[in-house]
Amino acid sequence: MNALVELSDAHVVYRARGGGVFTRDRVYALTGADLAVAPGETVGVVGESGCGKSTLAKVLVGVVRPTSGTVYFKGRDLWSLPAAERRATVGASTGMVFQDPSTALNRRLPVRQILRDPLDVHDRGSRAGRAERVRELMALVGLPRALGDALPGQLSGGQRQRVAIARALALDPDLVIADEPTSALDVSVRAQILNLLLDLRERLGLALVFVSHDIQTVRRMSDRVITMYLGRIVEETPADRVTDRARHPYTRALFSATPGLLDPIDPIPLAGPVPSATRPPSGCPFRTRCWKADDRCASVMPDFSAASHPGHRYRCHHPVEEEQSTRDLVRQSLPREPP
Ligand SMILES: Nc1ncnc2c1ncn2[C@@H]1O[C@H](COP(=O)(O)OP(=O)(O)OP(=O)(O)O)[C@@H](O)[C@H]1O
Repeated sequence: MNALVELSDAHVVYRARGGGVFTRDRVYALTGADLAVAPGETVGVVGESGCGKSTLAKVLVGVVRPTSGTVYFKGRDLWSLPAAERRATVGASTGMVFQDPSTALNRRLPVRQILRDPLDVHDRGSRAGRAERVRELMALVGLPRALGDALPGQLSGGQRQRVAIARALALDPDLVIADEPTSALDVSVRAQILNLLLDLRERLGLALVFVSHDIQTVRRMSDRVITMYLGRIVEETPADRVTDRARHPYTRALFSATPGLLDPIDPIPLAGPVPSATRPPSGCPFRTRCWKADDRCASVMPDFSAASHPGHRYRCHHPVEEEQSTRDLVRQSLPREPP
């Protein structure tokens, strides 16, 4: 099936924040990303803070322009289109749901107007048609009609996120990016919002890119899981294999650290924090924290290797054996006592 959106060797380099206009420090937020998202599929993105998950998501929907590389949206080279055409193409086909609905929604507008806005901007339908679409959207996300006149500040966190989701769906997109959609919500409403997203995905046939720190949720929501480390996609795994069949040591370490495994274990220990994205390590960026790293890892970034299972690929010189248990890896990776 043709990809809805496809990145080819996409890089994003930002000027470091807080360094002033003359700073020469650069942040390597995304490096050499190749990724295709097919219609109707859910791609989960995991990785520690600052690994480039949001940047990847923003590049996919044309919010951030890659410093180099190509974004094909429905087969068209997005950044070679005239600006108005690019905005119309992406704007009408994608929606974004962010972490914090209280900052993502205009506090001065009633719900009805927030939902009408995208229809007005893209000149969709008649006046009556737009009013009808707003009613439809509210019903779709389970918001009572009476809340149409409410301001965001009068709603609960869960209701606000429902408004944000309805707004993302206003133009009937093919692709929705959900960037940490539940992390600002009370635990009690998280499951409701996740179930709503799953339900909408089924009913509307949406492709979903789901970014989250909560990697067990990513696993549950996704068809495929992308692991990012310091701006690189280091593994792509079918979601049902990610906990115990992932081949990249970093993916295994991430998933070992989450509660909810049937047979709880101590997590695989990683040495120190993620290095700065301003000066990523040479070779494989994960090598400074990896218990398997050797000289080759310090000099050569591994290419993608295909695992035996279709749809599974990883970048590692010393991949974990397919059958190796995470429990065994925990033992291997523990710091050794000095002799
Ligand atoms: N506009 C920007 N200007 C400069 N640096 C930026 C900008 N946006 C992001 N960065 C930096 O780029 C790197 C990747 O950021 P990004 O937000 O994509 O990571 P992330 O994995 O989504 O992190 P988090 O989980 O904390 O949201 C980080 O080092 C971040 O500080």
